[in-house]
Amino acid sequence: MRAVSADELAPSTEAWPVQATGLRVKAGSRLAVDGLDLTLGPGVHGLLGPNGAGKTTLMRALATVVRPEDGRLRLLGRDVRQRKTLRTLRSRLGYLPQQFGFYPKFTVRDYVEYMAWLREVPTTAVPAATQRAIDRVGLTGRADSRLRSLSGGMLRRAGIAQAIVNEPELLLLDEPTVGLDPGQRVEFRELLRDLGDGSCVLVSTHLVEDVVAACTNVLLLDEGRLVFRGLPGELARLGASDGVGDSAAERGYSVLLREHRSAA
Ligand SMILES: Nc1ncnc2c1ncn2[C@@H]1O[C@H](COP(=O)(O)OP(=O)(O)OP(=O)(O)O)[C@@H](O)[C@H]1O
Repeated sequence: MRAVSADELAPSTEAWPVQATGLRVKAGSRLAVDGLDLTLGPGVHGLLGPNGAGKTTLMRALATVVRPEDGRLRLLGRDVRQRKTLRTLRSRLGYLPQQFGFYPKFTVRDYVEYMAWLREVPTTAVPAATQRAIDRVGLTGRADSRLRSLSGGMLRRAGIAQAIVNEPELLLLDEPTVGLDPGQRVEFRELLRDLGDGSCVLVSTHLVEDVVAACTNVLLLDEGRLVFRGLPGELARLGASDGVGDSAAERGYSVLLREHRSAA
């Protein structure tokens, strides 16, 4: 029996959460995303790629933080170039940047509430939404601690909480597992699976095991281009007897990169 990916199961009558055609995005003066065609439906999509592949730049474009240089980008059915609908669109997105700024004197609760307010969560719903997001990332006991007093992993969990506080339809997480301890990483994978049930989640990571454990799809980016998309199990199959790495999936990742680079 053939495994069916989340994309194939997506409803065909509704707008895709992400639809990019010939997308080009600059990082500084460099064209870091270079002609990307990508359609994403509901599910958890793992974004892999070596350093400098363009993952963060792609995430920033999908979060509407940078405007594309060229090509077409529709998010949740809206063209990102339409300024009039950008504000509504942003209220339906969640974004954890790779490096995120915060006021160190804010408590976790202040921070998550503030982000809920920025994303236009109705005022009366903010306290409950904030508490739920904090609980979901396992920071209940630290909700009233100041951000400056948290460890790196806890801070990242606070970052994840702000990203999910508005229950976004499109959630973008740039390296969310950096700094998480092994126990937290396992819990986070569970949260990811839960979040991907109904919404579209794009997670960039260098940890191939995270993708295998928690993602419905794998995307591999290299030099600003999509060089592979498939099911996580395909990575392990490709790496069964070839490639470099400690696990079959890691070896599969190295095989894909090698093949792409030797064909270029
Ligand atoms: N502000 C900038 N000015 C110039 N070039 C930049 C800038 N930011 C990123 N780049 C370049 O754009 C390319 C893509 O960078 P990006 O950060 O998107 O990659 P990445 O896949 O997220 O990398 P990593 O895995 O290291 O986080 C790289 O070649 C990088 O050097």
